[in-house]
Amino acid sequence: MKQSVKLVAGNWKMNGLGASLGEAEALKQALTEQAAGCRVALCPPATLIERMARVLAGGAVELGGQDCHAEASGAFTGSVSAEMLTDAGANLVILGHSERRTGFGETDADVAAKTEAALAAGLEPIICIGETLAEREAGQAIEIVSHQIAGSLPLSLSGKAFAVAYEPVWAIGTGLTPTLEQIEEVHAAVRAAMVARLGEGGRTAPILYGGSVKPSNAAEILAVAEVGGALVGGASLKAADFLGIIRAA
Ligand SMILES: O=C(COP(=O)(O)O)[C@@H](O)CO
Repeated sequence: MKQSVKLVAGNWKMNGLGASLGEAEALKQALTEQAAGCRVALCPPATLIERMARVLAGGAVELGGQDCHAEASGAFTGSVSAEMLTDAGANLVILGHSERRTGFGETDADVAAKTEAALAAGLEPIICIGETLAEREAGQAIEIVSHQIAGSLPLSLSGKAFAVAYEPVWAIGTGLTPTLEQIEEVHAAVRAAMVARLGEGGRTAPILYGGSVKPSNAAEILAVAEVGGALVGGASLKAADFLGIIRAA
């Protein structure tokens, strides 16, 4: 199966004040001295995107948002539109992260609508899916992620640049990871669901793995069939740790 170049994206979540720009600068410098061999992106809080774009200008590190509103503008206090992310300097956006699905009640339909908005603004969406521990223990992991793919991926994604991130909710920030066999099984099912949903358009977009990825486990995870990159949380906050994962890719 044709695979696109791997994408390693760091999700800073609600971490990283201005002082963290130094980490972005260190990452840019390291990837200037030695090319990554994969795509590398940082997704800081929205308030940092514009400043980080200045720091990263001319380098290989791409920039993403962590969410966007489905509407282009309007009375949506506290929200940021996809076009605002583009305007600030982002070319990617994470959508449907489990912390937004559980913490903000986002549904698959919401994620699909946000994806449409992201595409309209010229952003490359990274659409997150993943089962809870209870769902895995009930033997429902494949069913859950397949259902999330069917509901969260609008048909307009076909032919567009995008990625899916499989992030088991129970592996996020816990230090726990699925076995390599479990990752392979779910990624194969996610690919099948993407093709069922988008036809040929679902065949080549990378499927990232996310959840407790660190330098010590990145190489084996990234070598699993159909793992097209990684979405990294805690280990992306320090350039040295993130570089360890990038080198594994
Ligand atoms: O949530 C994620 C994983 O976080 P970790 O701290 O790497 O477990 C993923 O979205 C990257 O933020």
